[in-house]
Amino acid sequence: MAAPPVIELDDVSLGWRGRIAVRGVSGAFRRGSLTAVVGPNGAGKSTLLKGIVGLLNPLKGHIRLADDPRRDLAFLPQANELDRSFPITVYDLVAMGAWRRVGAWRRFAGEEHERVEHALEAVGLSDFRNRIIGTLSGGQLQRALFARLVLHDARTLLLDEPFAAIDRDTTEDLMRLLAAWHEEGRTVIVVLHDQEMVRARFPEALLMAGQAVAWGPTESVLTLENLHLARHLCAGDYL
Ligand SMILES: Nc1ncnc2c1ncn2[C@@H]1O[C@H](COP(=O)(O)OP(=O)(O)OP(=O)(O)O)[C@@H](O)[C@H]1O
Repeated sequence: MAAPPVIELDDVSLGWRGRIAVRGVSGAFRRGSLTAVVGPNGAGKSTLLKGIVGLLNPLKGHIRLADDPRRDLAFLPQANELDRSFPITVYDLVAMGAWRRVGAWRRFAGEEHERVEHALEAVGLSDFRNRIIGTLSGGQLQRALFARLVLHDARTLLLDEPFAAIDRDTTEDLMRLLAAWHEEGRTVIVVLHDQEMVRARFPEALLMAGQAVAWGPTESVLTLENLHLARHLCAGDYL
């Protein structure tokens, strides 16, 4: 029997300043699924994720979430949307992932401290715990942000181009972490441009081009025909 839906989209349209960027998407992400969201530049992939996490209200249609979005949904936006000038340490950035459990002002228990140390170790940043985040390289910052996701411990994770402009080793390490979340039964949705990685590591895919072109098992989504259609619909560069 198919797993129950975690996120259901019913004829969802989303846009910016009255202009539609994503039109009429219907379908569901099922509990425990690992899905890559792919498509040309400007296809509406980021817009769709922002709609799901509640940063953008649908212009039309409904988005239904099975879980409490404040506790069970974690979102990692594109790196360029992050303010790195805030003077906090790697440790504090990672610890912030726990605030839904701990509360903003309550005491940070020893157990949470251990969780932070464990997460830093998992991403290879134990020696960087006291560094100010503005001094990190792109790959190190992405590792720290993944550690923060570990602390968040959400049932569903949405990540927008987490491997953009980072080196191969970091990508491989973080991909392993992502695969582990999937193995733990979490629902994972990732915007990606690397088609090879999608085919090799993601069982499901959603191909966007201002609308959902195809959604389902990756090999049935990333067909030449669908990819041509997506390119045609966006009339831009593909992947
Ligand atoms: N904050 C914004 N304000 C106005 N328009 C926006 C905003 N963000 C995105 N758009 C527009 O919405 C459309 C979809 O953009 P979106 O960023 O969702 O695409 P994408 O598939 O994630 O693209 P990319 O692969 O280039 O990151 C584009 O036409 C874009 O210009």
